[in-house]
Amino acid sequence: MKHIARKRFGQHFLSDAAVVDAIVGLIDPRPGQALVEIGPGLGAMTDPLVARCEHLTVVELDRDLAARLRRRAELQVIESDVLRVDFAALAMASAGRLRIVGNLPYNISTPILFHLLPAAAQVEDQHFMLQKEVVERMAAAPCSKDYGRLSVMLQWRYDIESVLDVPPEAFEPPPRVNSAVVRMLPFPAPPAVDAALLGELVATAFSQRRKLLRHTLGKWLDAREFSGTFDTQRRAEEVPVADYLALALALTPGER
Ligand SMILES: C[S@@+](CC[C@H](N)C(=O)[O-])C[C@H]1O[C@@H](n2cnc3c(N)ncnc32)[C@H](O)[C@@H]1O
Repeated sequence: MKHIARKRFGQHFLSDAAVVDAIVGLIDPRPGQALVEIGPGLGAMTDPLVARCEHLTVVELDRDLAARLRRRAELQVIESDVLRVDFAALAMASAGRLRIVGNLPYNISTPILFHLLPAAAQVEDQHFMLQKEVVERMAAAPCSKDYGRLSVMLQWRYDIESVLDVPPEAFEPPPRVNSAVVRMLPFPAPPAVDAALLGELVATAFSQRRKLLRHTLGKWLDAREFSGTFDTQRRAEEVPVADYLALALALTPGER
């Protein structure tokens, strides 16, 4: 039966075989690897992935699509909202670190990226199709207009690279935006920063990105009498990721 794309689930199905081939080539799945696909949909990527890696776990929220996928023995289907899936537990149950892939629903792509953050140590790599503008923000360097909270929080844990641009015509129905595939490689030993503290610091700093940090971050800097090497005469967008991490570490009890 023909499936009508559901807007509320961000359904844009890949319909360009050359793009699918290119993405699967970039992922380069191998037999025995613990591969997880988020949002397999009608299986555009699922089929070539499973042909190469023999077994695949898929996470799909749409009940009808999940039912179709369950007919296939090589797939372990988790019918769920991906934001409720415990990826650390999934990794524990798998042979090795997870390789996570997906043409993500764009309406919840940032929540998905943040949901995966705590499991980064159990992940080998992530390849996601996202709105191109989101990929640009993820990979942005300081002093650029795209540099912000998303850049800092993700560049803390991952090496991030945009690996393929994809036009709207590659999907059915076509999205209104350009897309890109991003590769995310978790760092083996990122600084052991308190994620909640870093998140709060960075969100506060960027809430008024043109203001000097001595104004926006005053609450922390005064309260902890912070007198380290952190230059507060800068704006949020001028501060490299490493400096935010050093500040968060300095403000973590027991780390000073
Ligand atoms: C952009 S489509 C991609 C479909 C397919 N992978 C493709 O490339 O043709 C996004 C997929 O994610 C599924 N999805 C949407 N929200 C989800 C959620 N919260 N958890 C899991 N899957 C979700 C949709 O039903 C859809 O199958």
